[in-house]
Amino acid sequence: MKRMRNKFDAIRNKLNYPSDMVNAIKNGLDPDSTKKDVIIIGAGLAGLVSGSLLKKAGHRVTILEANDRVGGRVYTKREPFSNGNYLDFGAMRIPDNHPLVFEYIRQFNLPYNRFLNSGPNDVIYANGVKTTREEYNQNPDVLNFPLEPEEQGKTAAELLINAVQPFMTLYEASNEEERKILLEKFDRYSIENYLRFNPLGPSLSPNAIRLVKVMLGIEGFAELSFTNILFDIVNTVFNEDLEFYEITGGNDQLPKSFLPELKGNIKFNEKVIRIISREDEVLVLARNTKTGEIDTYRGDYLIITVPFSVLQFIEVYPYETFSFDKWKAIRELHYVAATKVGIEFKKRFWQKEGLEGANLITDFPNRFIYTPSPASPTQGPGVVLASYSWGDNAKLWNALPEEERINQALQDLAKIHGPEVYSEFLNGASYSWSQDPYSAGCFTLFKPNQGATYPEIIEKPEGRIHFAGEHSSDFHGWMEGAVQSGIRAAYEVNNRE
Ligand SMILES: Cc1cc2nc3c(=O)[nH]c(=O)nc-3n(C[C@H](O)[C@H](O)[C@H](O)COP(=O)(O)OP(=O)(O)OC[C@H]3O[C@@H](n4cnc5c(N)ncnc54)[C@H](O)[C@@H]3O)c2cc1C
Ligand SMILES: O=C(O)C(=O)Cc1ccccc1
Repeated sequence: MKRMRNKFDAIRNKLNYPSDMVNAIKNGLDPDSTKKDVIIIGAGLAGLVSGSLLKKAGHRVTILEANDRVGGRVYTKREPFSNGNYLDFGAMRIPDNHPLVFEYIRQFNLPYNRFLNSGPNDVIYANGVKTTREEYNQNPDVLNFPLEPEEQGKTAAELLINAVQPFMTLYEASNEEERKILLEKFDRYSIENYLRFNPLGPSLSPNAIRLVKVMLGIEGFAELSFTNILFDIVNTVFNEDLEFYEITGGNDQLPKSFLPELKGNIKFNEKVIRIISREDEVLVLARNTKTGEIDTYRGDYLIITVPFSVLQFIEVYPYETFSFDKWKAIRELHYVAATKVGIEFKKRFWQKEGLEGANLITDFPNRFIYTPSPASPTQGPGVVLASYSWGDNAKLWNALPEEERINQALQDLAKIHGPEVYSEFLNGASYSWSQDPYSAGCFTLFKPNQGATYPEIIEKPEGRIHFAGEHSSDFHGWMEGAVQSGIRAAYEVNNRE
């Protein structure tokens, strides 16, 4: 949920988004504060950003990372692909309304190109019907969903916008206080229930809701928060007014760009297993995943950036270090599953179908398919995101071993492109984020009745311990959220006496 920060935040000892935070990236934090020993758990974007800002401000920073790489859920795989090909199995697109990520891209002088989210030739294959986005937009009934008369002739986007527009009109006309009340009032709704029993306007029939779920990919988590999904997916991923980009050569260049500054501060393969909070210090114990040895680190302050899902594996002494509400949030925060299957083909056969930079939508296990959006016209082998699924749709793939996942994804691609996918097949790889030991999921989305209270609870420091990570931000599931939270946590620690 986008918790609106008001203009007095900067006075109330917080940085407002985005201007103060872009300024912090450009000019750093106030270097005059007392120098502190700061431990940061996690070398994902949140940990790297907070570590970089605190080191620049003169603090002594130690970043403990369980994995052997930086980036966390920014994960570009180059193996087993050929010819310098790769696939972003984590973060893949950056909307042009995410100024913090772009400020770092500019600071590190990283190349970037358009990420084409959709095109007129996109194939839609749902309810046994194969059509194109252009044809579907002209005649939505082509998919044969059994809709009510008043719903016929409308696309999923039109049905959804009609249903959420009364809420958005109210929200946009409200001031800060009114928005808070509105978000509290609608916090009880899942997106499924809002659309089914819409208190503000036209409810949708169950079959129209199915159409919306299939076309927006939310079939796998429609039981989650209406407002969180509205702001984090509907108004972003499916916002046709936005343009999306990707870092040319792989998004992992963003976290890797912090290495020259921080490589001496990062301890890799150090999986934190225990936190001991004391009156004047914090002790952090980590098991080295290579040697099995337990290493102990001491700090004045600690920033935890790991997802609350896997934070449950870390012991905290004493238990009372965290408030009741913090423990409740750690235990109850939901992490959406996501699975990606990437397949490399000898030739870019999709080009002759006019499907370069295309998003294909299906209701079979592949769900969403994306062909590459190359920075420049490219021939030769290419990697297709053959399957990208969320929630229950993603967990389905956990039932298959790697080779069967690739075969299943290829079989579904053949339904669209024909049997040449088999002769053009070169190799493939998959990644299930719900099976990742260091995230146990893809990103946070609130359940109903969490959005109004959890943001403050998740973000709130506990004694000497601060919290960052996309789950503690206004942008769940986005790199922007990780960066925003990393800046906030660094600012909090820098300002402590
Ligand atoms: C499939 C997928 C698609 C996505 N698509 C997009 C997108 O298109 N655009 C976008 O902007 N964002 C996208 N995101 C979200 C984005 O990747 C995340 O919001 C962001 O990377 C989170 O950064 P973080 O620092 O909060 O957490 P993480 O990146 O998870 O970093 C946490 C770090 O902590 C480490 N860790 C965990 N447990 C321990 C432990 N016990 N001890 C030590 N270290 C530990 C982990 O290894 C990890 O490095 C996507 C994410 C996924 C998974
Ligand atoms: O763009 C994507 O693929 C993401 O994962 C971003 C996102 C964030 C929150 C909900 C769904 C998707």
